[in-house]
Amino acid sequence: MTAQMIDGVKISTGLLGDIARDVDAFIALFGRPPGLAVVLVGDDPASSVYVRSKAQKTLDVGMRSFEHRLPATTSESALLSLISELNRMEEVDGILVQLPLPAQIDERRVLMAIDPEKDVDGFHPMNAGLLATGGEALMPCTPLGCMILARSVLGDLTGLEAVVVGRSNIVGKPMAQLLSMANATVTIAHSGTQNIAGTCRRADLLIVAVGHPEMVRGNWIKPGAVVIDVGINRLAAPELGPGKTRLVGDVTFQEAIKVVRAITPVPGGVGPMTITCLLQNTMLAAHRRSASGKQPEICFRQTLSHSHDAPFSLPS
Ligand SMILES: Nc1nc(=O)c2c([nH]1)NC[C@@H]1CN(c3ccc(C(=O)N[C@@H](CCC(=O)O)C(=O)O)cc3)C=[N+]21
Repeated sequence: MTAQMIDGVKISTGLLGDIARDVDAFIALFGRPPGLAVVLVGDDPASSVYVRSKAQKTLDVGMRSFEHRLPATTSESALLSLISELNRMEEVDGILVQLPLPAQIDERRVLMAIDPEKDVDGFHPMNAGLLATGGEALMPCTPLGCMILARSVLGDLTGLEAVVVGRSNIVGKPMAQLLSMANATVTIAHSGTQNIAGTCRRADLLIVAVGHPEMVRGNWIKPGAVVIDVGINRLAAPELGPGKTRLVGDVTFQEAIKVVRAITPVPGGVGPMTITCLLQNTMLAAHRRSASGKQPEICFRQTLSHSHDAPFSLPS
């Protein structure tokens, strides 16, 4: 069997085109573009790359980008002041505070300070609670992106055995919630799981978000399964030259590719979809804040829709 690569760059490019059209319509209606503020504390080079890439795509779809880079020594109260200023700004629809934050800053307190209506990461406990109880939440971007990728291959997920490896607040936990809303049968595996290989092998849909390079081996995967690899791990790659690095996922790709029906590559899988869903969330937040009533034809309905809804279709 030839395995299919799930092309996150291609799928997100299609969605970005849809978002750009929604942005034009929003500007025509409200006379201003949607705005996304990104706050980066400290100068971790990897974080800096993501922030730049987010800002570029924000501008590409025609939104306004507000970028705040603060020194690693920034106090919690200074960050909280910036957040309340962004909360008050009419032209800011979405606020993302890049995680992790330096040790002197209480992450939970910062996330709670973001206006839930502008919480485009979906990390505020209000949005987490709305998601858990079936309300109109802003939903975390990475799990949303994974849903779109999984459905691009599988369509309706009803009745499938889905295994999520990892139980973080930002990926594993909301991922399991989205999958169960889509009628999959969901297992969450984690560091306390007794037989993790055997648990993974039950999965028709395996989603791995643990942050351990190449942890999931080929023989952990049921033949014909669909695998979504959320991990982005940078490893030293002396074979490529001195000081060189390469990105690997949480799945041993070369082994998995021989077993799976389809798999996301790293890079070029989940990462680009995360940024696309962030912009989609910003679009959604902008419409809600403008109380336009008319929300854009959003991918989330396709992402979450149950079996009785229209089948999922991909952007061309
Ligand atoms: N509040 C918050 N929200 C986040 O969404 C958030 C965060 N903090 N902190 C850091 C992580 C990381 N993250 C990535 C998003 C896209 C790629 C991405 O597009 N990666 C490319 C490769 C990039 C490369 O080559 O290094 C890819 O996978 O193809 C990577 C990482 C969002 N994060």
